[in-house]
Amino acid sequence: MPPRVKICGLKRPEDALTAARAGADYLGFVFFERSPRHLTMTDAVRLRDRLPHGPERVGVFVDPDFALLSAAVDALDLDWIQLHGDETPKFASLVRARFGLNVIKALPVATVADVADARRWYGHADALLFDAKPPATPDALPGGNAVSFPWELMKGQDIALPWFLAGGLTPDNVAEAIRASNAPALDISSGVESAPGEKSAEKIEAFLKAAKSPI
Ligand SMILES: O=C(O)c1ccccc1NCC(=O)[C@H](O)[C@H](O)COP(=O)(O)O
Repeated sequence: MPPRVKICGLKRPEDALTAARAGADYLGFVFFERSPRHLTMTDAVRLRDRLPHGPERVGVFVDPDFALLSAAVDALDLDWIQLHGDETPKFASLVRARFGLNVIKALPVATVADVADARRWYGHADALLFDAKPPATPDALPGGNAVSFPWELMKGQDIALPWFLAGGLTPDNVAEAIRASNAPALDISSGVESAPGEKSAEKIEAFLKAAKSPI
């Protein structure tokens, strides 16, 4: 079965449509002011009725409060909440209970010990997203940095939740990433952009083609 694919950091309806037509399973929307992919609530409300039906909608947040989550859930009719900060398992459980939505917890990975951290989230999250640790620079974002971790760290891991491989994926390296990691799902943002925050239709199509039919 081909991996499921999340195209993250969408801001324009035409990019969401391209992703859906090309076979994306999830569309990701970032609510983090410092990101070039940040969606204001006004833009989110405008986007809602212009989004394709089919792919599930994921809101991406960094240590959010419930007011932000509530506004974004309503604005985009979200299916999933992705927690991409320093949230605790208890907070993830509270989010699930409050909104009745699925939660993806992003985990920063550099070593195999970071992958083992997955266990802490069993019973609290519905899926995990293994992403590279952000670079140690003041302007680095918690995600969306176009940085990979060694994909082989995931091979043979017994992860008891659905999981995404993320970080530095591109149309050119995704076939190798799937081979090396056996990932059941993939997440990409920078690798389908022409500039930070600007999605490229050609790259979205190329990524989905390569991800859904690796050689
Ligand atoms: O993409 C962002 O700008 C972002 C900002 C703050 C927190 C999370 C963010 N992205 C989350 C994602 O799921 C990205 O798709 C993931 O980190 C992979 O990004 P990339 O390496 O650019 O493909």
